[in-house]
Amino acid sequence: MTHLTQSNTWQQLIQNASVLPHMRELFAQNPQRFEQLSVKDCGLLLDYSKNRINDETLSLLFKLAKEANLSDKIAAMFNGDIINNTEGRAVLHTALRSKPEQVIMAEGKNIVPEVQQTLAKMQQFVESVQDGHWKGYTGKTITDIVSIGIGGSFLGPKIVSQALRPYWVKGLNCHFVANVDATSICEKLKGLDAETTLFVMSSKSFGTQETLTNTLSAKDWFLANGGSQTDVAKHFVAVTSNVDKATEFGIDAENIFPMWDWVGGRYSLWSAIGLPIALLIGFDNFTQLLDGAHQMDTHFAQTPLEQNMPVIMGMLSVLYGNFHDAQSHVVLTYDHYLRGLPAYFQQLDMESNGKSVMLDGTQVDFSTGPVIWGGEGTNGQHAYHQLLHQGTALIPADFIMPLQSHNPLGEHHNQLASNCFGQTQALMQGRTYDEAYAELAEKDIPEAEKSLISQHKVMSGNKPSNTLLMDKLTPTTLGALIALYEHRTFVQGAIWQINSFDQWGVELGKVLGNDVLDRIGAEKDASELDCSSNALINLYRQGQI
Ligand SMILES: O=P(O)(O)OC[C@H]1O[C@](O)(CO)[C@@H](O)[C@@H]1O
Repeated sequence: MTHLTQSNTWQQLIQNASVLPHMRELFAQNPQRFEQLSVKDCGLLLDYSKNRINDETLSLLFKLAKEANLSDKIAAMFNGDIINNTEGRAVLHTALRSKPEQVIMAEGKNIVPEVQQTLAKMQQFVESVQDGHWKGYTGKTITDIVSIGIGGSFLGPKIVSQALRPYWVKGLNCHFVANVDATSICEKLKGLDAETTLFVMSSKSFGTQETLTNTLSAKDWFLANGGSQTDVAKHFVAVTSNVDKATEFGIDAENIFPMWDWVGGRYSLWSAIGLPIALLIGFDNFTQLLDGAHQMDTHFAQTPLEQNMPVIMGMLSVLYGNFHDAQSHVVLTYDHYLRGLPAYFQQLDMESNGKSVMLDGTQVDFSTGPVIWGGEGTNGQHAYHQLLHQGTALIPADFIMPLQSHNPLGEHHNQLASNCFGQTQALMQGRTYDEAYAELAEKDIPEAEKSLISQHKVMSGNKPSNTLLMDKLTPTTLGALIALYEHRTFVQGAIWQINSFDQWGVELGKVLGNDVLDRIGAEKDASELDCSSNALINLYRQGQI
């Protein structure tokens, strides 16, 4: 057993989970539960009262956090300590949203000036594209951005741009290409005009197969549609920490926006990787996004653990994963603009905490990162919510909703909000057999049928959820919301003593994928592989089953 699962606190949490009353009862006992179990800061309100917790659970969870030295670990991240131990790197995405007067040291130097210089370069570029000073090769202004990247160099810019649609400047559109499937880029390029299209190639390493292949195809398309080699500089910019490789590839040195090793891919939307966002919403709004995240950083760094939103959410996730056997966590956004957020949080959390070895190399003997999934309300209510309510798996849920809509129209928002709150209520309270039976009491159906249907209508309830509210979806509240989930992810990793900032698990697939590519090209024989892989490669070569 690891020292974590052996600890008294861990054992007491197991005990507490087994004797805790149903949430219905906890609410009945304490009408102050909402006041006591909700917290408001950074433009967000977190209601965590609908969780399987009492005073004892909370004090044990915070004790566990203290025993894991959580506060010191938070400080170490903000200080630029090398907390990504397997790659020997600091983890300083928080520096990207710091204030110019701050001093943040990484690798022996203050990194804030280079962050500010890059922001200034972004601002100048964004404004020149938006005001029409930056022109395509025939003198026309840019109307379309094609952003090429994958993983962290794709999903953040895409989801944030989608979320901030009401803030888009007029006259610019953006298209995101990630998948190496040619269909993606071919479909996106259909209808675009090479004279007015700008490609933003985003790759921290400048070595990712999908992104390099898509960029080469984009360049071919540009050259085949009227552009010349010398015109490339007006239509291709890159964001990378590997400036040499980008220059070698043919990107004009002036058109390269730097990033750094101390920014993890899935934490990088705040860097120049966010360039497509800034182009779409304008630089001032991009600054507001950074500011919202900075507010959450300050909250995370300075608020006592007991009132600290990311700590509370992170510890609740630990509670369900380790003491209630929950294997997944659902994120439900009651806002159409936020429909992509579950996928973003999925990447953030699953690439960060999908680990089974502790920092010191010990194999874990407890569950780590859950499967994160979700979608937009109310759509999910007509699909997978059935399983949330009556399935056998316990799936804690986060409900996220702005109180004011960007599109106030008739009764829409009242209905949306009612559904959101109604779902959290139903999950919590459930429906007893007697309640179900009472609903059928007046019906003219045989007694046996009443009894059978009542059994099917029983909902155990006691299903946990958090509700996160904001006044309105703005760049600032979105920045705070995303930073909240980043830090929530950190908290879980800190308790489990895993490295949330490497991703060795994705490497082997890349290596073997390249090996298969050689074999498909027949440079290498495939017969020495396992019989399944060999057969699949041969079928692919034949082009028919
Ligand atoms: O920005 P890059 O270097 O192209 O990497 C893209 C993505 O690939 C990964 O390394 C995983 O394959 C992610 O962590 C990263 O965001």
